[in-house]
Amino acid sequence: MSAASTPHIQPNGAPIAESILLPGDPLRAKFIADTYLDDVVCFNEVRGMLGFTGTYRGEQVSVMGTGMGVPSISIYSYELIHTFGVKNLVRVGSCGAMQTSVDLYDVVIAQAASTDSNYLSQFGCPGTYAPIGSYRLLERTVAAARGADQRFHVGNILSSDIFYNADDTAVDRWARMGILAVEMESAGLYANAAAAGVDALGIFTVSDNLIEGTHTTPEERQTAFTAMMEIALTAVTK
Ligand SMILES: O=P(O)(O)O[C@H]1O[C@H](CO)[C@@H](O)[C@H]1O
Ligand SMILES: O=c1cc[nH]c(=O)[nH]1
Repeated sequence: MSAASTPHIQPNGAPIAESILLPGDPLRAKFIADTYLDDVVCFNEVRGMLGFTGTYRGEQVSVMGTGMGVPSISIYSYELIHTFGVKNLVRVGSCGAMQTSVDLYDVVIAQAASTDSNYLSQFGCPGTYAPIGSYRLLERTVAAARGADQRFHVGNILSSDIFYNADDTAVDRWARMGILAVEMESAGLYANAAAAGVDALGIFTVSDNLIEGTHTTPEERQTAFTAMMEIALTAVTK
């Protein structure tokens, strides 16, 4: 039990586990807690960014929304790591596929996260830093996906600051480099984790295919991505 708090996370003594799942949508965090965790306590309501701690198969796990975009997840992940001692951060999000071989509802595991965000410039590397996921979490996640018989892809994704892009050639140019899918947060999460020496990974369910113009509904985005959630929970527990 910790008395710690930050401007954006005020647990009032409720615990936060060393392993946390991070969906963008706080209602998806509530869904995960309600569906999968036992003995749940809510540890954050600031700005409606709900966070919960409970147990999964007897092990303590937390889940919290991050909001959308690199700036938002970067605030929450920084505070979780530096104030609350979180060590394993697994983003569970939706993504837009950029390859025809990546179907709706497939799982994408982000080995790396290319980005058009300027967030990484603060770290001052004299070149282009490549944000990568934790290999330990990647191995565990691949094993969990195989165990669940889930169709999945592992590779480079794009964390973009731009949902509605004025440049209609951007998708094709990233796709030509083999980018599997686009989302909006993982590069910031990976950079924060690397700078702090902790483990992070992004796991996604495909909600749209940007090449084929197909998509799922908002209701499905909130609740129907259960395979990804179960894979992530398996990966962060024994
Ligand atoms: O479903 P979430 O986790 O929010 O992730 C994706 O969905 C949002 C855009 O609709 C962005 O946050 C993007 O990364
Ligand atoms: O960031 C995202 C997430 C899902 N689909 C997209 O096109 N972009």
